[in-house]
Amino acid sequence: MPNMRKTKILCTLGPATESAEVILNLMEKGADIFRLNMSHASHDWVRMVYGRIREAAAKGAKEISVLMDLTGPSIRTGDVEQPWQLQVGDWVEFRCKPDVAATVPLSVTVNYPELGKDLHVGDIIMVDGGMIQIKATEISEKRVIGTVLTQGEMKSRRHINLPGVPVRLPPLTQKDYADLDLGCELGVDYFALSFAREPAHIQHLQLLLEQKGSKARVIAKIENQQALQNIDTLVEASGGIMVARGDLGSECPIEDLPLIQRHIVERCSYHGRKVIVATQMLESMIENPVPTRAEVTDIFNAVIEQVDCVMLSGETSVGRYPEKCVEVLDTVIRRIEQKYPSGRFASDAPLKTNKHKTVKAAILLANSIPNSKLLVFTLRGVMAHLLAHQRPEFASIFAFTPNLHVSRTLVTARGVQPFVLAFEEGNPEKAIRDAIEMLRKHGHIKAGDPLVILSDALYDGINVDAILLRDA
Ligand SMILES: Nc1ncnc2c1ncn2[C@@H]1O[C@H](COP(=O)(O)OP(=O)(O)OP(=O)(O)O)[C@@H](O)[C@H]1O
Ligand SMILES: CC(=O)C(=O)O
Repeated sequence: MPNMRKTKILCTLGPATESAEVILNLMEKGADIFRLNMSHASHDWVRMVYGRIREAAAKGAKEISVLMDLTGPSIRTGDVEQPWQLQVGDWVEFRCKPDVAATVPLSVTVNYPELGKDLHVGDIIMVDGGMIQIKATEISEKRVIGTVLTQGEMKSRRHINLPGVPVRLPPLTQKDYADLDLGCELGVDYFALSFAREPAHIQHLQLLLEQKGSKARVIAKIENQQALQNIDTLVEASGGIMVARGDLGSECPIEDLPLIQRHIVERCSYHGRKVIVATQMLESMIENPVPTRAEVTDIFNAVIEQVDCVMLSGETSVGRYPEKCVEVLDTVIRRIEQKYPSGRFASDAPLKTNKHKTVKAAILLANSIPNSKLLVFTLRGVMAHLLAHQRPEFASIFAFTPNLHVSRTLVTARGVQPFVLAFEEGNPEKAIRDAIEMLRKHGHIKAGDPLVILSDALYDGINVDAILLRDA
């Protein structure tokens, strides 16, 4: 019987993994969700790769979810003619508008006109993920001049972080709106919003999606201190959270990063939202075929925290060993889950509604019956997501829905294996028999296995939440 992995694997696709063959291999080795990073992907590329993902999913008979990661309002430098070799003490000028004249030799534009208004003398400007640090020394509305604190090479269009500085950037840029239209047209399952800072940003995007007829949910990427200050409202407003450790590591003291990750995971557990841990999970494998000991231990930490998904970025988009990375993640996660199947992060979550309480009762039943499986019949996915959020101790969750989109969104939920199954309301016995048959066929259950069956969708005309206990 296949041993189900509960923690899902999210892979960023890129030049190293764009071929149909590699996409299929990644999927077969364990990728559950593919991420398309709009900071780098052209629309033609996205169309091509999206088609290949859906073909691979059909070929591999596996449900796959697709997440479009919107660039969001990041601050970047403009072009420099040649890369600068910055030395400690050098002066660098950032011009807030293209028509502002340069006043020092190392002068570059930025794409954020408000930079001079938001910064104060003494603030630190982090360039290129914090590789170069510059202290602001002279500020006007037109330009910011700073002194270099750490030497390094600065190329064109580098990313800028302003740790602890509240910025007045809009939630989405013109580019994001165009990317969003493409994602809606293709039918991606999730949109990730970079630099989400306020719940209103999420609500704005979710509303826009609804207006465009998309059912996709929004994942808020937590990347700076503003987002952390609003974490509870952001979690509540979104369909899930990504702990974007790349930018967070520049925007916050690095020693705080594990504490921030733990805090975000706990808030997601509390509010019953999905959580993805991203960035540098297997960074050394961009170049090497084996992970470092520290990377394996980082994966251990995320699995013990019972996150829904762990994410690979450069490891699979540009790395030399993308398939090996997925294999390593799959093996390490399975080993940890086998040894530590249960956790405690969801135990404090409030049971807000009767539905939450019914789900909890089903989980208590499953936890108390060795070798049991949880089956859920769900039209919109709500019951199945609630089951996943409450983190059953041992039982895998098999979710049955007639809706393909719902099935794809359930791929991201911890411990859930979704199936598309057309079931008639009002005929629960047939639906259950069909589901058991499907699970037998896939080798997930054998005759006599105890099944805890949960449903709010099977009883025609009457709104009943039901828990059934029976043997396969
Ligand atoms: N679709 C793509 N086409 C071309 N290059 C890509 C693509 N996706 C990623 N890359 C390359 O892979 C690198 C890693 O990108 P990835 O999305 O995996 O990580 P990231 O840390 O989220 O990226 P970034 O912070 O640069 O947005 C990028 O810097 C880019 O050079
Ligand atoms: C994933 C991402 O955007 C980050 O880690 O910053």
